[in-house]
Amino acid sequence: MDRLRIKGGQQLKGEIRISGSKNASLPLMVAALLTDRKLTLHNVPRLADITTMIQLLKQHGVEVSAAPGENGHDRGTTLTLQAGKIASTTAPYDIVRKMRASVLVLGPLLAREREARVSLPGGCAIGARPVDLHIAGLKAMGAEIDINGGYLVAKAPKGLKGARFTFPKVSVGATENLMMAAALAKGTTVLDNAAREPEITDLAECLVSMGVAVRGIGTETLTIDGVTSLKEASHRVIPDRIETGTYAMAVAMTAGDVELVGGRLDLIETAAQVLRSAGVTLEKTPNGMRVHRTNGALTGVDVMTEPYPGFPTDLQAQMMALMTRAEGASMITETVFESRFMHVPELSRMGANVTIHHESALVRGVPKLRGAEVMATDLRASVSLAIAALAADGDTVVNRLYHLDRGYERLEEKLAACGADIERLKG
Ligand SMILES: CC(=O)N[C@H]1[C@@H](OP(=O)(O)OP(=O)(O)OC[C@H]2O[C@@H](n3ccc(=O)[nH]c3=O)[C@H](O)[C@@H]2O)O[C@H](CO)[C@@H](O)[C@@H]1O
Ligand SMILES: C=C(OP(=O)(O)O)C(=O)O
Repeated sequence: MDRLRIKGGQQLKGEIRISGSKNASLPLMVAALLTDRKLTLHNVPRLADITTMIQLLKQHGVEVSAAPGENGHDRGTTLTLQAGKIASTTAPYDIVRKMRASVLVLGPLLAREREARVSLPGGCAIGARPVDLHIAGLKAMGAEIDINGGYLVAKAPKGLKGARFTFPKVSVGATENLMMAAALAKGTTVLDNAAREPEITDLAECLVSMGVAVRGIGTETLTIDGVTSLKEASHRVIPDRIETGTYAMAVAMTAGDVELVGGRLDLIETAAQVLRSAGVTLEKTPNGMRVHRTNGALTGVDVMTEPYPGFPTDLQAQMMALMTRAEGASMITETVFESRFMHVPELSRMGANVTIHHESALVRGVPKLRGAEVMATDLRASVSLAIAALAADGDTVVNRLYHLDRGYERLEEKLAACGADIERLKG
């Protein structure tokens, strides 16, 4: 199993190109199941999760071809997906267990084929992560769903019907699943208290290009008029806002100065405000954004994760790593997932001073972190350890790198190009 070795103490300087968004690409790829026409996606990142999604879609009968993006290596992949015929309506355990987003095939398969069998999903171990909202929404559209042998077994013998559904809790995945199901349902679907994440907007815009009328894009009420067939479309994936925020925090940690090429400051506005309060400068540039912290210490700030436009839970671990070196204390409250503090014991091994009280973690800044052998427990936890390592004395080795490879494209290359002393240890 690959590991990452990082020797702390180097300031990050230069530029980092931001990849296409993982969490936007995955539902966009699934949208190909809605039609027998081609869907072309540009700027797809090269990540383990994308490979897993290709594997899943192929076994459903989707033909997938990948070509290098406009500028080869640096501009992601262009994926062409075509689901001429659905070969199987079963999403098997062996693939689904690797990745939570696999459950997104449920709505589209059900809408197109009137049946689907989807293994209950896996994904990062950050909480219970039930799928009750996906189920309730599809049931409101006329589906019958049972759980049998670890599978969601869904049927809609007369097809799905448009419905009004109010999410009792904001869910990114359930909003995506229902939007895609609604695209092929009979009549109009209204989704209230829908998620407003930029990845939802990206999916909505792609559905519009595919011929579906979606109103209220970017708001908490989405109205979708179902169609009988969708058309060929081409769509460019938005830049990854979580990768952008992660590198902004890494740069801040090393008191560096880096341009995040292709990064969009408007997609991380809440996190940017928090970083500014902590003493970091972020500004828009013609090619993306610049992050620097060239004078002064970091100041402890309080952070609470919330659905978009709040502070993203997917940046919580990275923010905590940054706050371990701030002057003063920082209270970090996680409201989206119930057990997303798995990085705390590992950060503590590096000398961080963090105490957990229920859903909050009190981080008292320390003058020094020390390199250690640590274990990545989930995707964002992994990268938080890498951020801590960049400012630690001596060597850190991050084990179980497969978590990181799910969501960060060539992380070690991107950081090394800015001066980090980092290497991947194979095997
Ligand atoms: C592939 C992808 O895009 N993953 C993102 C997506 O995950 P995901 O779509 O799984 O996250 P959700 O927004 O659905 O989850 C938010 C909260 O709702 C709960 N919930 C969700 C569905 C449901 O049926 N019942 C229920 O109770 C979850 O347990 C969690 O507490 O959004 C999360 C929240 O921004 C991010 O951390 C993940 O990176
Ligand atoms: C939690 C994440 O991914 P997943 O939903 O696939 O577990 C993430 O991207 O941070």
